[in-house]
Amino acid sequence: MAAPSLAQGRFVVVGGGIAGVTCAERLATEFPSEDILLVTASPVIKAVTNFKQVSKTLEEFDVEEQPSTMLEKRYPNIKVIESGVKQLKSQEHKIFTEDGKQCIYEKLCLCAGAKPKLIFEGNPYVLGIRDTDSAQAFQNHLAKAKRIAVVGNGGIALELVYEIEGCEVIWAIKDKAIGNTFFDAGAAEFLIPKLTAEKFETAISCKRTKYTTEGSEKEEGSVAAADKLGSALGPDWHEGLHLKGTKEFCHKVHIETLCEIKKIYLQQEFKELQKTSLSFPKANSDNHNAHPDEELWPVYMELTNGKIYGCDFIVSATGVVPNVKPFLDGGNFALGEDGGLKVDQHMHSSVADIYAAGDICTASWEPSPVWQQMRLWTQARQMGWYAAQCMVADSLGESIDMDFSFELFAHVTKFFNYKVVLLGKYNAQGLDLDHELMLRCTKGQEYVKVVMQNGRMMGAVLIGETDLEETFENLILNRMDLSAYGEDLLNPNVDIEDYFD
Ligand SMILES: Cc1cc2nc3c(=O)[nH]c(=O)nc-3n(C[C@H](O)[C@H](O)[C@H](O)COP(=O)(O)OP(=O)(O)OC[C@H]3O[C@@H](n4cnc5c(N)ncnc54)[C@H](O)[C@@H]3O)c2cc1C
Ligand SMILES: NC(=O)C1=CN([C@@H]2O[C@H](COP(=O)(O)OP(=O)(O)OC[C@H]3O[C@@H](n4cnc5c(N)ncnc54)[C@H](O)[C@@H]3O)[C@@H](O)[C@H]2O)C=CC1
Repeated sequence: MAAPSLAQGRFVVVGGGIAGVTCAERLATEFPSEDILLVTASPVIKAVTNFKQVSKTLEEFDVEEQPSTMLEKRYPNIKVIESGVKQLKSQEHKIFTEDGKQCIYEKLCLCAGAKPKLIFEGNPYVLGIRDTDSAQAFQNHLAKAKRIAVVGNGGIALELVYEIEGCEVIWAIKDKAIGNTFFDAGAAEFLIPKLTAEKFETAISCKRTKYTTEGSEKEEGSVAAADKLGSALGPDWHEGLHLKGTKEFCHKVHIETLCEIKKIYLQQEFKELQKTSLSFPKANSDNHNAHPDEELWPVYMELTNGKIYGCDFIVSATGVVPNVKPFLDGGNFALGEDGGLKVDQHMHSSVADIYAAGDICTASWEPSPVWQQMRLWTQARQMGWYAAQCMVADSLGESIDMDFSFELFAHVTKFFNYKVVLLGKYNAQGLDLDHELMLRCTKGQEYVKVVMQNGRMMGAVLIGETDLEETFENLILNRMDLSAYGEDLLNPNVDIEDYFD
């Protein structure tokens, strides 16, 4: 048998997603005469392009999927090894890849991301969305579907229920209101009209989806995609997809609140058990008029509220679990409650010379009072960048301060076609009960909420074109006592920027 090939690098990075690529690029710039090894399981890498610092902490950028050769061309000292890591032996400072290679490192940064945390994992009718392949598989199955179920109440579920057309969607959420990872009930109330039947006619004219070439289907009958290790999708991932079912309507979403899936039945089992499922409830119905469903479906979900619905397949949009498995054996890592590799304020894990960044890690430093970790691409980029800076500083024996981006949580995104900006403790997460909320809302136009504590602004949710993000960012960062301004802070007739000039 041929001896496994051996590679060696002062710096080795694992993962070709935003965190890993940003980290490798930064290292390559800092040490132009060193070879930086990037080991990744996916054949393509994710590159950040058109980066724009919108304000002190808010940033916007595009994410491009590129062949790894493009990265090597841009940075001639980056060498990409295209293979998954299957084992780490930290004592020997070595990683082992699926295709039999070994890499020796001086300093290693693990950026292997996360994968969907699926409910009923292994059920062929339960599907997750993470990377290009799983999104393509979803599109293909949706094209043949009349009704699907979406479970979960975070980012993916919010985007899907708004984008899907021509298919009934039963949306099952554990909470009272939609979008609980991003909003409170007030904001949910503001957004809900976008999903109602009345929106139907106008919604058709503002379609945002584009057509892409069809991918090949891997399995007939069942829908679950293979357990691959691609990188997470980039901004506007759904715009390249054709998210349309078999019918000719726009939105048809029924929301079941305060429930989870108790059991899933395949068609045969459902028939044998002689269970009854419900038809799709009519818009604005109070659910009491839901009728038994005459139609046979490939799969049925029984909810904890006792209702059973049939559908073509179920999307589990129920969060992620960090991809730590291949690294644990020889690693002895301290793990966070969410299963990520714990990292300190220098992105260093609990194992010597190993750093971690992005979705794989759990931030375990004492955070600024207005920052929290969320598994987002902005944080993946910031962590990848800062981890590289820390690796450089450590190897030169220098000290380094925490990057400014961790001073304030700042996220800009789009839900239901509204611009959404989240700042600081936007949902009062972790704050004592002495906090107060101030609201301003114009139906269909904007929703502004600020979280105040002891006269200081701790967080904000800005939906719509409010133009308030920079001012509020400054107010939160300055920790200024704003008690004297009272409700003027949100008074649309007061130009609050002038106040603080
Ligand atoms: C559908 C969807 C929509 C999203 N929308 C948004 C959004 O609107 N805004 C936002 O901020 N965030 C969004 N996110 C989250 C964001 O995409 C992620 O937080 C971010 O991309 C994580 O980057 P990462 O580099 O840490 O991990 P990943 O992108 O998951 O990259 C991990 C890399 O590691 C590789 N890898 C995995 N295991 C191994 C191994 N054993 N050996 C070698 N390589 C390995 C993979 O191939 C991949 O290249 C979304 C995520 C999804 C799934
Ligand atoms: N625009 C944005 O910023 C977007 C961000 N993302 C990010 O991508 C990642 C993956 O997205 P999501 O899967 O939506 O994760 P998420 O973490 O945003 O939301 C997970 C949701 O699933 C629910 N849940 C968990 N277990 C459940 C169970 N057993 N039954 C029912 N519900 C359950 C949670 O209550 C939560 O509502 C996240 O890190 C998310 O932040 C995704 C899409 C858009």
